Amino acid sequence: MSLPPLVEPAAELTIDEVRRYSRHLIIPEVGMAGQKRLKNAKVLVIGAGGLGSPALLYLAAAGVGTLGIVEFDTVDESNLQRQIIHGQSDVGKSKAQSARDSILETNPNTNVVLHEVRLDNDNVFEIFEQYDLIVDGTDNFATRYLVNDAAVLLGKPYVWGSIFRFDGQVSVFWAEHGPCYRCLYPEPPPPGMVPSCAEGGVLGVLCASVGAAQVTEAIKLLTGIGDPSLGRLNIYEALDLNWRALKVRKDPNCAICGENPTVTELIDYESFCGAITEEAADAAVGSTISVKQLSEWIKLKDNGEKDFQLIDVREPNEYEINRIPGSVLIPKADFQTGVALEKLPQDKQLVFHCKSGVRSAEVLAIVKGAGFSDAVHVGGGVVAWVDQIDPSQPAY
Ligand SMILES: Nc1ncnc2c1ncn2[C@@H]1O[C@H](COP(=O)(O)OP(=O)(O)OP(=O)(O)O)[C@@H](O)[C@H]1O
Repeated sequence: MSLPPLVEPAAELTIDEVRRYSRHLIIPEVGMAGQKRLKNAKVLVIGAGGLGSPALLYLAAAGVGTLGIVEFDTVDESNLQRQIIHGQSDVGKSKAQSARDSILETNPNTNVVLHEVRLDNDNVFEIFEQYDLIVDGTDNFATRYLVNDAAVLLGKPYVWGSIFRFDGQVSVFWAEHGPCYRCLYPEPPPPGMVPSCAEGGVLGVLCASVGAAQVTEAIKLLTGIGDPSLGRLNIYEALDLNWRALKVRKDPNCAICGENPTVTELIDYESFCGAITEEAADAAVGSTISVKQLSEWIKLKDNGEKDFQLIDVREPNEYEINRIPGSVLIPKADFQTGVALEKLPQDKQLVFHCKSGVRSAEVLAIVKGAGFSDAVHVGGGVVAWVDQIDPSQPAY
């Protein structure tokens, strides 16, 4: 379904702009009118990370007049493998500011507006209202549902994208004309079921494919060219170099855009998406030690004054990157299938850890249920260990 352009054309292009955008201007479907619409457009990109990097650069290069960036984080060395808007000298700096510098280098005509905050219930409406279109480049379910609900409640369209390892997804959600994110995914996956890119990894270049597809959808919506991916979930598989599209229907029972909505205002997205399962949270109460305590325990063990078995429940490829001395690797899945339970020593206290403490809390719930009542897990996991105890090891 084609839709009218989202924005009216700007009054004129300068001579410099005509030169700069000449390869757009000679495409009949874009022409002067399309380029002037891009100049008049106000687009908000949420997150200057993997997807936000190519999205912001291409939106700026395409001549989108006003680009907003919502981002609260700073550039980490591990971002540089895919977040091409930032460079080595930006490590430690504000991602929003670093992104602005690259955008202005790409296209100094861009009016860049920084929102150096975490997008949340208190600021989302005020920020969204300033823009014609939103591009979601975030990496967590709580923000995705927040973006969707705020967009539905304000009647705004947005372009959504997601990436994991070798696969990506892109769609356009606009409840007035098609389904919303909740029609496709009514509920977030159970906590711990879908690993984040930080846990599962992502092929850096995948961000370019998916981020560029998001920009393509944005340009189509802004200028009215082509059919935007409303009601279409585009799935990209990098290993087959293949895009395929699935139809997404508007759900009449959708909680927010259905016939009888039950969600009529913003909700608590963190608890809706539950960072940790209830059982895991319960298991961790009174059974969590800090990395400092673990470090003391390891010294006592070395002196023969304490005995315990440290078990790393991450994946083998994570164990190759860094590890806590004395740990043995038994991935979480082996506890879920039950095969790990037979391997556990019965005569020692068990101490579990993972990357940040979520998976180990889930394992704790399983082993406590199996009778290992004095088992504990390490809060903050190997991330906290590298940060506080052994900075010589690489973080990831
Ligand atoms: N609610 C939010 N408000 C503003 N920015 C957000 C919000 N949620 C996520 N982001 C930003 O979106 C970006 C997502 O990028 P990406 O998926 O590459 O993850 P990352 O956090 O940079 O990397 P990693 O999780 O692998 O360490 C991040 O820069 C993150 O700070």
